[in-house]
Amino acid sequence: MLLGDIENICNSQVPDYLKNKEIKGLAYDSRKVNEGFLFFSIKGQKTDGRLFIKDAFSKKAIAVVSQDCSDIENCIEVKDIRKCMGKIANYFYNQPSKKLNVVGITGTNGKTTTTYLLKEIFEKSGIIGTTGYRFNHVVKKLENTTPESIDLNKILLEMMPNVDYVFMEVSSHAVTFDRIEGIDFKLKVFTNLSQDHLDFYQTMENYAKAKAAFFKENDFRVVNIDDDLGKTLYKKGFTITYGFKDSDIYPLYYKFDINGIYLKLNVFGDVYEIQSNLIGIYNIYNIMAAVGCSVFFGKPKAQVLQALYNFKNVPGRLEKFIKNGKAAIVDYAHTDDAIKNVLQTLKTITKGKLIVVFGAGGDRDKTKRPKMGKVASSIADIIIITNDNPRTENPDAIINDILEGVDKSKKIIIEKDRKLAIIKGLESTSEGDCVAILGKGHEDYQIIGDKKYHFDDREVVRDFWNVESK
Ligand SMILES: CC(=O)N[C@H]1[C@@H](OP(=O)(O)OP(=O)(O)OC[C@H]2O[C@@H](n3ccc(=O)[nH]c3=O)[C@H](O)[C@@H]2O)O[C@H](CO)[C@@H](O)[C@@H]1O[C@H](C)C(=O)N[C@@H](C)C(=O)N[C@H](CCC(=O)O)C(=O)O
Ligand SMILES: Nc1ncnc2c1ncn2[C@@H]1O[C@H](COP(=O)(O)OP(=O)(O)OP(=O)(O)O)[C@@H](O)[C@H]1O
Ligand SMILES: N[C@H](CCC[C@H](N)C(=O)O)C(=O)O
Ligand SMILES: [Mg+2]
Repeated sequence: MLLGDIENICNSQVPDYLKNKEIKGLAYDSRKVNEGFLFFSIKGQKTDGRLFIKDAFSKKAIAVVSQDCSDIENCIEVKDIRKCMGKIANYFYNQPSKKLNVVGITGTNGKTTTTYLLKEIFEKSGIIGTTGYRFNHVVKKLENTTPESIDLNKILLEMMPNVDYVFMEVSSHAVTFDRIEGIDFKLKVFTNLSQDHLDFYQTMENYAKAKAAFFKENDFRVVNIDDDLGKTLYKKGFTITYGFKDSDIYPLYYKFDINGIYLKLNVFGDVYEIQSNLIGIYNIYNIMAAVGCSVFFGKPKAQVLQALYNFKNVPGRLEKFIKNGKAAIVDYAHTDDAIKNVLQTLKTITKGKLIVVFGAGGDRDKTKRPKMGKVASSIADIIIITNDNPRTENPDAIINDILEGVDKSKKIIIEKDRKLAIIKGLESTSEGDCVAILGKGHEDYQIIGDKKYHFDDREVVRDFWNVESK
């Protein structure tokens, strides 16, 4: 690809002396620049890419793309750098998304779970999301749920020879920051909307707008029609709907215990009898989303049922440990809606006490904290509040925010050391009790200040009880 190609792609002017130079690679981070690379200088939330242009040129970048080229040599000025970067990445990597069936899944909760279900149903498929990207035997971690456009195209290209389908999580940040610009989605999925990320979006209206902006006029979509935002995403002729009523896919019957669910689904008039390890009403929604995608691509019913039966679990979502009739469950619930869903589910299958251990992430939505405290204490019998990833915030302040919503008539324990908090939870169990350890799920780290330390909720349970998860 030549620098001159950018004129058409980004509708901008490229100085004549640059036009015939060949681009060897793309980078939005100066630390990843190599000789001949095109560097995108982006003004971010923390710092400004402008400060690193010198660094990029010292590593022999061929040119820089910026929204402001004043006083910069070898610079191509564009109106919207993030959109332009997505379009260039798509062109440079030869449009990998066009050659694949890429399915984008958005919504506050359920994205990761739905991608994992789909990976089981579709052979020759890969997933991209919160737990990294996976295809064949490749498992690689990612910094964000949805990677930056350059990384995303690179990943799709890497997957291309091995997969036909890619199921990817599309976070609201990815939509807002154009990380998915230029990606050709064959199908889009909407799971649900509830509170999260208001540190960034300020209001639920803004957050909802970001999610809705993912859906364009003629996009085919699978939509949870029980959700208020979902209802607005319905478009005749382009939508498969799921929900508990008035939808193309809906449950006729279900029952579950700690071992799994038996579910009868009506799927466009056909009956799917499903046996799955997943539990909880919210997972019925995730199963329906996955079935909707399967129907869209014409997957045979028998194959879908078999895959749902074979499916084990999503790492860090309802991961179960059982010891002498006591249960510990590690789950990624980090919003009040998710906490409500997982605790209500566990309450229905727990004979004894329900104990919850959780905290809230620092430098993230503060207003969800009292709501998390309120809902957790309205369902659980013992509430143990601890650190999640405090990041640069004072852990005491985060705990105080949670406490504001907590029902003080309940037994409350505050233990900032997460390992000790989990152990206190495990120690307070008798036969028939259940400890729900929430918020960090698959995470194998804890971020305190600017440092990342190794930490894994599952390891703590495994070591203390000397049992493996089921
Ligand atoms: C608010 C946000 O989304 N920030 C993301 C964003 O950073 P940014 O654009 O603000 O970048 P910045 O740090 O200000 O730096 C500006 C520019 O200078 C560049 N730079 C910086 C240093 C240097 O030495 N050289 C250099 O060139 C940076 O690469 C960047 O291009 O772009 C970075 C690169 O892709 C992301 O890693 C970073 O995610 C941070 C870590 C983050 O916490 N993001 C969260 C809020 C997020 O995106 N979450 C969503 C949803 C999660 C979910 O609910 O599942 C997600 O998709 O992960
Ligand atoms: N469909 C759903 N509706 C509501 N809550 C859900 C749903 N599915 C899962 N949850 C809850 O939300 C948590 C996160 O689920 P999952 O990882 O699938 O969601 P996600 O959308 O990928 O989240 P993130 O935005 O953090 O990537 C689960 O651990 C569970 O507690
Ligand atoms: N990926 C999401 C979930 C984080 C989960 C929780 N452990 C936290 O650190 O807040 C986010 O960035 O908001
Ligand atoms: Mg996720």
